[in-house]
Amino acid sequence: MPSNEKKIELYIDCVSPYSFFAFDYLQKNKRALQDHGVQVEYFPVFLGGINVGSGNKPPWTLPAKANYSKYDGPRAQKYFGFKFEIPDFFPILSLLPGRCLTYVKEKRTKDFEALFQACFESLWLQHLDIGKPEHMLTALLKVFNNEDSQEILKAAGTPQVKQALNDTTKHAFEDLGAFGCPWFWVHDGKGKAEPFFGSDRFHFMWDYLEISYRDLEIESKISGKL
Ligand SMILES: N[C@@H](CCC(=O)N[C@@H](CS)C(=O)NCC(=O)O)C(=O)O
Repeated sequence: MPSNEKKIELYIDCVSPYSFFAFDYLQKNKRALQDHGVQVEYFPVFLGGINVGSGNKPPWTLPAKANYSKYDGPRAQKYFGFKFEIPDFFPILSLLPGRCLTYVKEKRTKDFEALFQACFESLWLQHLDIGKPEHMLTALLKVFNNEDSQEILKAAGTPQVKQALNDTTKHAFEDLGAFGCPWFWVHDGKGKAEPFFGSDRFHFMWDYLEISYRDLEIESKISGKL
């Protein structure tokens, strides 16, 4: 929907390490973006559904892309200030975390971003397969007490929550042109919006939003990430 406010919508799935980088980068720049009048909203999507819906394939299934990612992955990690290995069990089926996040965004909004962070960290830094309920519970317990965590796991299995994740995923590829993650839909504040793909496109985004990207890079350095 057109917006007269500058806004970044970010469509991400925890199974995507580049989604983790994009999320982390925007979290680190929260204050700077607020100062520039830019709102940020995160949307959990199912990347597997985006691949099928857009006719794309996961990059690791194409040998040339899988080979390239051996170089690009570590470079991206270094740039964003991370150092982790790809878990042996990768890729995971990310429906369960996507559904828990969908429910939490709707019903426990204030803890939504903390749960996204916990999901990314549990999968990529602690190598927990959060597609499995016992490991998703570990991620939930970083943010919620046991009773609430159990309630969220249960809610994730309901038809309404499953449908809500499907709907957001479908919206991403049908309406916003998504073929991968991280997918951005950026409102320029003048009634127009454009898509951006990748955690390596922030400089284009700042240009589109008429923000000096140096402000953002400096902010990230201050918070110790770049
Ligand atoms: N150059 C992008 C790469 C992002 C990327 O490879 N995303 C994967 C998921 S982790 C994807 O959906 N790729 C689809 C494609 O490359 O067609 C970045 O730096 O963020």
